[in-house]
Amino acid sequence: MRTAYSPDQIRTAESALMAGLPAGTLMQRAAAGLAVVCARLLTGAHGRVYGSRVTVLTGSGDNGGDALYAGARLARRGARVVAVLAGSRTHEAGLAALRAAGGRTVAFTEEESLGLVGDADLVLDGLVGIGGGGALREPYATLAKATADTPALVVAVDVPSGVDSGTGCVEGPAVKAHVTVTFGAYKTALFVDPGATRAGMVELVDIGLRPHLPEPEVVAPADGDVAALLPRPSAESDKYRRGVVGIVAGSDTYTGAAVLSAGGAVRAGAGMVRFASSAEPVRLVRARWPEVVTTILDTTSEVSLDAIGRVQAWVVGPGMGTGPEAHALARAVLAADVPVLVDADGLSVVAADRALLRRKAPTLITPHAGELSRLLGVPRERIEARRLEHVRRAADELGVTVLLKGSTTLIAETGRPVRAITTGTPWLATGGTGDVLSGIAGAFLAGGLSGYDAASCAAHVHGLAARVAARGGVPGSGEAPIAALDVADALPEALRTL
Ligand SMILES: NC(=O)C1=CN([C@@H]2O[C@H](COP(=O)(O)OP(=O)(O)OC[C@H]3O[C@@H](n4cnc5c(N)ncnc54)[C@H](OP(=O)(O)O)[C@@H]3O)[C@@H](O)[C@H]2O)[C@@H](O)CC1
Ligand SMILES: Nc1ncnc2c1ncn2[C@@H]1O[C@H](COP(=O)(O)OP(=O)(O)O)[C@@H](O)[C@H]1O
Ligand SMILES: [K+]
Repeated sequence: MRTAYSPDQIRTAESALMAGLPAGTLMQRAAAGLAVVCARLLTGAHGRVYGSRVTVLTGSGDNGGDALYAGARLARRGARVVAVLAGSRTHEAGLAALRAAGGRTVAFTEEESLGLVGDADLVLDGLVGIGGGGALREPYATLAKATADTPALVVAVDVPSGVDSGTGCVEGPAVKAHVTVTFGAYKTALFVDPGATRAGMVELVDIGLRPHLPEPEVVAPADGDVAALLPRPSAESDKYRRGVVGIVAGSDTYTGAAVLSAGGAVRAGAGMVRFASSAEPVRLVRARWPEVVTTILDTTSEVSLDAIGRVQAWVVGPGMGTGPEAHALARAVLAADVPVLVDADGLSVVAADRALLRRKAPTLITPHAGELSRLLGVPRERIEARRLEHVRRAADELGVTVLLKGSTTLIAETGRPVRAITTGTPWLATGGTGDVLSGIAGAFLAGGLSGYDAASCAAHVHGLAARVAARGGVPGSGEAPIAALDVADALPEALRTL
């Protein structure tokens, strides 16, 4: 598991570590690691460090100090380094080191500074790190904006400036980095959007902080962590022991969601999938997934799930509509004493009647920001801007496990670190992929995983499958548009890689 920490946690760990070390040791470790990454990037892009043009954006704090020391190391290898001094003051020892190594410094003026950003081979963003707060002030904001337009490689020092390191929030202009070199431990923002997207690839430089770190705020499972959790069949398995998932989805208006959710469950390895809905979705599910056992529900009379047969977990919601019939169905499913996943229209139903979520067995909800907005009564834009805060709040307030979909997916459960899943691809942003996810997570719930683990594993393999599908199954190839059903069909290939 990669683990991430708040600025306060990092500072406490840093103090404990520094107590036993000569002053300046940590900054030297950080700068050395940063310079190694920059040298590697320059060599990769231009064949050498010597003669390359490096612009160091320097703020007033230690983040600027790291950048200046790294600039000095690159200057000693022959790079032409210019530091733009943007702060009210500058890290003095770092400045002296850069000058002694032959680097140049200029005070910020808009024309010259933007020219230096535009003409560089590599821009080093040392404006603010974990000491930053709120929207960037000028002239930092102007410099941060310029990083979006330069052809140079942009390397952020510790965190991209303009991104709140503790939350991932971005309140104004922020640096858009290709690579972020972070020190000692990952910062929360590096796993949580919109900040995570600003960071690009993240490289961690070990400065010895690990023994002093507390419980993390956010964790990002790696392939191995997910592989260790996934339910796998053994010689003793039969279809019932592997877990039967029941899906209540689709309606005569929305049939596709049913096929997609059932497909996610089938391909993710449910022992058996039972599906119940009105006649048309049942017909289509049977046509696409003949292995699914189906029941046509008569919603004109009292809803009973008894006819469907026993299941170890339910999925309810995709495409089911939001009228009185959907409400009755959701009520019946949520009355069951097995884990239930609520998605899509099911979330609209429970948003109108949150008491439905008060139950003994585990509940997992899988909203996107719009659906969570309805559940919490908070505007969608606010949820998108403050994803970590709201996924936690939803878990606490609703007493359920929450999977918040988006470019990075967050999973929250009260008392546990938030899990961040970053395996996806922007090609996943297409209609119906969320329905596939509900089926995958339902299969894992039925396979015996907790809501927290089922959600994490499902989002992780969903992202991997999307990548497999986008590459047409050819490792290393470029990515192309995908349809939701492609994601379901790519699940076995994705699972084979774990
Ligand atoms: N912890 C560790 O283990 C290690 C930490 N290390 C490094 O130290 C970094 C933290 O350094 P730090 O504490 O000096 O703060 P930092 O991020 O440079 O920024 C502070 C200054 O920024 C400014 N500022 C703030 N907000 C602003 C805004 N919105 N808009 C504009 N300006 C704003 C504000 O300046 P002022 O307003 O005072 O002019 C403030 O003084 C850390 O990220 C890492 O790189 C490594 O060397 C090794 C080990
Ligand atoms: N930009 C993105 N990058 C990666 N994954 C994304 C992005 N946008 C959306 N996704 C993922 O795509 C899926 C979309 O789900 P959802 O919004 O429920 O769609 P639908 O309701 O059409 O099925 C989610 O798993 C979400 O995390
Ligand atoms: K920075």
